[in-house]
Amino acid sequence: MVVQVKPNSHHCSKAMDGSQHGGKVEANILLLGAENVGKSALTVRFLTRRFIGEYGDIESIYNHNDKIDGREISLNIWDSLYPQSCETTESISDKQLHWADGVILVYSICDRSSFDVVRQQVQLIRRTRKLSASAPIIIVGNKRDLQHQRAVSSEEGRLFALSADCGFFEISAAETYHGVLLVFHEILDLIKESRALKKGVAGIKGIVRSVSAVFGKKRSE
Ligand SMILES: Nc1nc2c(ncn2[C@@H]2O[C@H](COP(=O)(O)OP(=O)(O)OP(=O)(O)O)[C@@H](O)[C@H]2O)c(=O)[nH]1
Repeated sequence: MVVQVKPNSHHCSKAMDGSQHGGKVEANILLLGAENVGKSALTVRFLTRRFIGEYGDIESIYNHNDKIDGREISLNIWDSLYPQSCETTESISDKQLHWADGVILVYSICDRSSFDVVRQQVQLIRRTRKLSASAPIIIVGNKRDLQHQRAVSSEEGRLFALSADCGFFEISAAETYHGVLLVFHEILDLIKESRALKKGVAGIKGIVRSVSAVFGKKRSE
């Protein structure tokens, strides 16, 4: 089931707190990138398996419920609009970054300036630290079907992603559903991993606290 919600509604807050309730995995995923790179195409492909060609300039948060590997998932996907009048340094709001459990940054392999936008957006995210440090970022080079117009090599995309500690995929939302599915499954897996890690760290911290409480007491007795 897919539900479309306007970004200003209550879904915009971290109502679902990105956690896991009764085995159900819930996560907020933010799609960023320059205009015309295929953010809506990726979102619609994932939600409906279809490529419809034209998407219009709509900014929306979609809620998608599904089952992956026998486990229920509930994803909120924020398909953002790149603000035309803004400087790139203001292209992501704090609200979006606080909301997100993971970010997918999209560029078009035929548009070098869209790759530059992704590079600037990664730097902005890292610098402002509004996104949780453990939240995964995946960089996606879209429009792989347009090889004859390629302006960014796969290697350049991959190397940048590696240097920025981000995941990387090259796909064609127009040609196949499979690549798009891989991107969303990967980000979900990374979100689950980072939560498990956080829980582990919290557990260890708890043990350290208990141990030091016991030894602290003994020392003062
Ligand atoms: N050839 C090709 N065209 C694509 C692909 N993905 C999207 N497009 C086309 O690129 C154009 C822009 O796609 P959108 O999904 O609207 O891009 P967007 O990033 O959401 O654009 P904004 O709404 O302006 O932010 C549309 O004409 C799509 O049909 C792709 O993989 N291959």
